[in-house]
Amino acid sequence: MVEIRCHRRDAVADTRPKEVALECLLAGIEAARPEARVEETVSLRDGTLSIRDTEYDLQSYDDVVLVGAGNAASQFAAALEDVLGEYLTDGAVVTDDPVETTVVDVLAGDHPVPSEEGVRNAREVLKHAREADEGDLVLAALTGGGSALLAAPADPLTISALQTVTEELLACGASIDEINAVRKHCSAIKGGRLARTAAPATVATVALSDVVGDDPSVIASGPTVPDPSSFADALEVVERYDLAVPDSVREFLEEGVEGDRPETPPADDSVFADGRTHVHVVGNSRTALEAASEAATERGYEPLLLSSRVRGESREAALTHVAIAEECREHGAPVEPPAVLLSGGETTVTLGNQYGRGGPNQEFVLGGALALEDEDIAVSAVDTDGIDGATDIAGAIADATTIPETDGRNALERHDASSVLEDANAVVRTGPTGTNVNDLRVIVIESAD
Ligand SMILES: O=C(O)[C@H](O)CO
Repeated sequence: MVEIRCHRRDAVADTRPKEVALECLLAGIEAARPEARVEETVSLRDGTLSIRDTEYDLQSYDDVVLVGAGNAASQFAAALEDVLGEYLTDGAVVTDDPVETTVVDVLAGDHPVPSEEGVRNAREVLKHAREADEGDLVLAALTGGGSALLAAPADPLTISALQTVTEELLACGASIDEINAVRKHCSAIKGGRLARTAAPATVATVALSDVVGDDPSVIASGPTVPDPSSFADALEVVERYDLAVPDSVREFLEEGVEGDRPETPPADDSVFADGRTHVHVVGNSRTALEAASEAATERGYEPLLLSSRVRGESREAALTHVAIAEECREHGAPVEPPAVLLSGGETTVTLGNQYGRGGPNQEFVLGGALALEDEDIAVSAVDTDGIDGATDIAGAIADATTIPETDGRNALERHDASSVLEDANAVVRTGPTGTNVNDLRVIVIESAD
């Protein structure tokens, strides 16, 4: 069993609250790894594959093919291979964190901005889907990051147009639902189109959710599930955030709104209407939160799981978390210290024209630490995939004394959290973790005595 480790752990966790925060973060990440989730939710007995409560008689299929994409897709594929054994015929997954597999091809791609390589990889995945026929079972292993990794621009869009759109979308502060409405409508594989390509094969999606609310049509832009969004929704996002997208993209979306481009398949499309597609979300934010809660309890802290759905601007979410922690210290409510507040979800950072190095979790910790006055509270947050924003940093842990006030305020202003956190030995570096269930925040509150 792999254990997630933090680089320079002793420097990062140099006080008891910071150490407890780190233990909770690592326990949360570990529990959300595909190996752990597959072990808990997928089994094979006498040729019958069970995914949660749904059974697939593998002896009744001609071929069993595994496709997929996402930051954790190869770990997912390796874990599923172990269960499926000789029943698995073939497959290909795209990821930016490759591990060894035996049957499934692991294709290395790029994230968060799609690349030429991603286009070749997406073609390979589409080829497997196209070759599947009525007697086959296609398993689709999807995790966060799948949208960027599965880069198949809809004809006649180019990869360079997709790259510009992605950069614009990631910097504008739009929610992941909004971002993916655009991505799905510029794609030949997302928004149910992979399932359409695989029809009439049976398609079973096994997903790890990194989106608030676990909507499968948003996870990795839902390549195998119905799409409730439309060209009109996608164009509305482009207009609302005033995105500088290439003319080709704007025209393409406008043509879609006019009905001149094929819409993504909705729930009543024949691909989904005949019961041949199933979705199983086998891990999500709560998986990590529950494991982190247990880690807190084991260390003598009372856990309070605030929400798995926190969203909004990172620095503002940080102020709310700090306010609740102060209430606990001052009045013993909503939970009596020693206590740990936990939350998941996905906060965002709205960038101006100029910005430095950082990410939503680093900005959360920086904003939170600067707001803290009480030295017995530690704030921490990580992106569970180990990559916060476009950095090689998972997140950070800090208390009221960690960050020099003036440098910290300047860094916050410039959206440049990484350097100031690095200088203060506050960054959590895990490397890619092999999972992705979005953000995990842990606030540790010591008791007054
Ligand atoms: O890839 C994506 O679209 C995001 O990570 C959400 O799943």
